[in-house]
Amino acid sequence: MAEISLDRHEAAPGVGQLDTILPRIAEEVSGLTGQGRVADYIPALARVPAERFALSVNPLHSEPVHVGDHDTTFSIQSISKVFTLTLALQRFEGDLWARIGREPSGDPFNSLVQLEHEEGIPRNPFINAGAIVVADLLLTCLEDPLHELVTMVSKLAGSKIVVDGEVALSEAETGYRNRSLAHLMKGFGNITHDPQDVLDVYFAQCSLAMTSDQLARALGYLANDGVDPASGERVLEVSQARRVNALMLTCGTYDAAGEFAFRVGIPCKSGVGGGVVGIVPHHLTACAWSPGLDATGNSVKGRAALEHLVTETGLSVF
Ligand SMILES: NC(=O)CC[C@H](N)C(=O)O
Repeated sequence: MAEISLDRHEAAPGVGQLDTILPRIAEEVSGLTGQGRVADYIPALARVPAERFALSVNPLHSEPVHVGDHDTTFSIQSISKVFTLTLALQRFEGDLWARIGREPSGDPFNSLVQLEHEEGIPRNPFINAGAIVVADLLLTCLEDPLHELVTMVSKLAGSKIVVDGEVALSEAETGYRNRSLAHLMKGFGNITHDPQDVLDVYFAQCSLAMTSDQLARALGYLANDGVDPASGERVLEVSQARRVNALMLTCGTYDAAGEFAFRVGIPCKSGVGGGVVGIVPHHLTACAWSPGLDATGNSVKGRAALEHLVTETGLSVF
């Protein structure tokens, strides 16, 4: 295994107590059952029991720790936007940032309003419009983006990851707003392929099924200056990893990004399947999952769990 650049930071004191901290967090968030609403725009998401909860933590200096339903797969949904952005940063040779902004939107993840005023340039890669442009870029630089994505994510997760076919079909059947976004951007010239081909990639990426353990492990490179801690292989350049983290902090949880930064204070990315990943650079990655969502589409228990985690371990980027 290649050397990992950890020498700048010692393990934080709280990390040694994760075995006792995680069950305590599970107990604390259990009081929030019933507060969120499970996404119901497709049947496969609607039928997931609201009380499910998992928290997986992958410290860079010690063994992974988890609590709850850590080996249950769930739909990663918008968390996939981190992986497709990573793939585009690796493989797209043009100027990605000429086509996608880097500012928080302050609007819901599937909003169309800013696009009309801003000439089809999405605010950032973590709202739907931005991820749809990323999918378009991937079609430009890769023969089979979905295959490359699944291969990359499986390697990072350390096990075979698959697209949930039922979810992908339902995403396509119900994705009217996403189709509107793609066609509006096509009208502005910011989608270069057939919108249907672009949406096929987008709907499939949203439908990847993963466990919290797999997600926490797969995102280790973002805590480790771009190097996958498990394989020692470089996934992103140091500066690219830093930028993905910056975008997660400012844009990863849509119009709740300010509230997340205020309460949790680490780069996070959420999805409407109820997953939330968090990165503490040079220390750990975490993935919380619980399907009950707040009005902004973020997991209620997921946010609370990450808030407890940073409070109890004393880890933060601030
Ligand atoms: N926030 C999300 O997870 C959004 C993903 C969802 N499939 C959509 O496109 O609307």
